[in-house]
Parts: sequence; structure tokens; C-alpha cells
Amino acid sequence: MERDVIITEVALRDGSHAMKHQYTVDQVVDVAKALDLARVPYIEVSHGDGLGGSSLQYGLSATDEFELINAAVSVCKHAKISVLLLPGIGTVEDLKKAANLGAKMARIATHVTEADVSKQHIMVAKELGMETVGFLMMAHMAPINTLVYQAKLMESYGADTVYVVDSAGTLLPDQVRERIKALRNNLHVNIGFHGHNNLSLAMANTLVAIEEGATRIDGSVRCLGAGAGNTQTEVLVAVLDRLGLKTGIDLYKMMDLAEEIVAPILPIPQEITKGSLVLGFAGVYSSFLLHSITAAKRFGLDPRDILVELGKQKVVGGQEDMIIDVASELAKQKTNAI
Ligand SMILES: CC[C@H](O)CC(=O)C(=O)O
Ligand SMILES: [Mn+2]
Repeated sequence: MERDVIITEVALRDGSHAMKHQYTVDQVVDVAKALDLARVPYIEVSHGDGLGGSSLQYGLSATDEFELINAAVSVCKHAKISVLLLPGIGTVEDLKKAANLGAKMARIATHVTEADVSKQHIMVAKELGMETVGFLMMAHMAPINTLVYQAKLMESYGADTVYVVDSAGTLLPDQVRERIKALRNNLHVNIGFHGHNNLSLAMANTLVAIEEGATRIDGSVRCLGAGAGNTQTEVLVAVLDRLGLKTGIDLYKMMDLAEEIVAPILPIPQEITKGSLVLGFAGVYSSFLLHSITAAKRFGLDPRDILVELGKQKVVGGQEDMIIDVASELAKQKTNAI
């Protein structure tokens, strides 16, 4: 099937953050089966923080992620299952286990300035016969020349695609444009874009990325992703169709599954709340939102104050323990001020 834009559906991975990592096998089966029927080419299934993410620090999964991966693989006739792995959280053994279960794509995610830690995992994934993606998170935190340098490292390790990841949903369209353009001009592999909708810019940013040559795009059905979610897949399919770009995805089937299968499992509707808005405003990792709300309740604070302070401290993925540190420090300051 000819596709101009190749979409990876991330609700069963990025959406795990919004689901507090409580996906069940039945939910994954229902969603994956419907996505497969709609002919979505790639479906990502993992803990929200990637393979091995289930922990007190990131949130314990209700169901072992390998059970979820196995369930998704077993119901997909066409779609390929992707897994996300952050080196240091997930291991080479996890990758092997996922490949043995039938996962066909490995996306190795690092902070935008830390691509060198992806080498081993990209290479092992290639040896396992998997398609490989380098996933540069928090892409707003590095100047363009650094981003290009880091992306070229991933390319040199064998990544088939390198993604610009707007983890905080903070990039503005021109900032996405210059990033994708720079990668397009300097790399020979596919370029991808993963947006978050915290400033209501995920769709605009995605379209700019496509204009500049990105061909691999992430979406989450019904915006089921961290923070305000990602570019909404079913809407993206409609918009790309209007633009004359083929995704190979059945729009009506996507609409139906969004409404009938995904909407009923959402803990709360995926909206741009003040919490998700402040993520984009402060440039903080989208998956920090729910942890910050919990910490705010515990310390009697406004989650926005925690998130803004985390933004000032330029925290990165993997530093979730900083949320408690910051909350406790703000609470002390508040008590001292009284
Ligand atoms: C912690 C992994 C993270 O959720 C990956 C991702 O989707 C992002 O950085 O946006
Ligand atoms: Mn994300």
C-alpha cells in the first residue's frame, strides 16, 4: 500500500501515562484490533516510559507490558508492533524479549543531547532484525546544531529514522520547521515528528514537519497521550486526506474506534487543562503532569508552581524524583513565608 505519511499510533504507549499505566489485556486487544482493521501501519505498545518503565519512580503497570505486547501482536494481521526503550530504563534483554514476541520496530529514546547512549540498543535492535528509530526527546532543549549532531550519531548507529520529539509540547511551528529542515538537509534517513498538544499546536507542528519533509509521524487516537496528548490520529488522517496525502488509514474506522473503543476507557477526557497548558508554557516533560498533580496534593501546593519550577531547573525525562524534591522545597518556602 502506498503511503505518503507513515503514522505510528502511540495511544497504547504514550497513552499509558494518561492511563496511569493501568492498561489491561482486554483494552489493548480491543484497541489494537480496531487500529489494525483501520490499517494503521505501526502500533506502539510499552509502558509509558518504555520497556522496563514499570517501577515506583515511573508508575507500576497493572499488567506486565510483555503480556500487552504479546496480546497486540496476536490480534494484528497487518500492523507492526513497535516498542519504545529508554537506555538505562529498558535493557537489551527487554529488547530481545519484545523481538521474540513479534515486535518489529524498536524506538530508542534519549534526551536530545544524549544520543550516544542509544548506540548499543540501536545496534542490537538491528541485529534482531527490527526496524530502528532514534527518538530525540525534549528537542526544544538543544540548539539546532546540537540536534543535528545528535541525530547524525543515531544515523551512524544504524537508525532507519530519527525523530524530533516535542516531549513538552512547547515548540512553536517555526521552531519545528527549522529543526526538521536542518535534519532533512543533513541526514539521509527518514525524519519523524512526535508532538504533544499542550499549547494546542500538535496538529500545526505536525503539518509543518510534513511540509519540511518528515514522513514518519506519531499520533494518539482521541489524544490519548501524556499531558494534553499527541496529534490526534483520526483528525490527522482527515486533515492529510484533505491535503491529498495518503496515510492508507480508513478514516471512518478511525473515527469509530476513537468514539466507541477509546473514549469509554479514558479516565478523564483528554483536554488542554491548566496542568497540560503549563507543561507547554514551562517546557516540561508531558509525562510529569500526573506526578506533579499527585505531589501538589501531598504538599498542599498548586501543581503549576511545581511545573514552572521544574521548567526553570530544566529537568529531563528520568528525573521524576525531582518532582518530589521541588514540591518539598516549595512547601518549605511556603511555610517559612507564613
Ligand atoms: C518517558 C518517555 C516519553 O514519554 C517518550 C515520549 O513520548 C516523549 O518524550 O514525548
Ligand atoms: Mn510523547
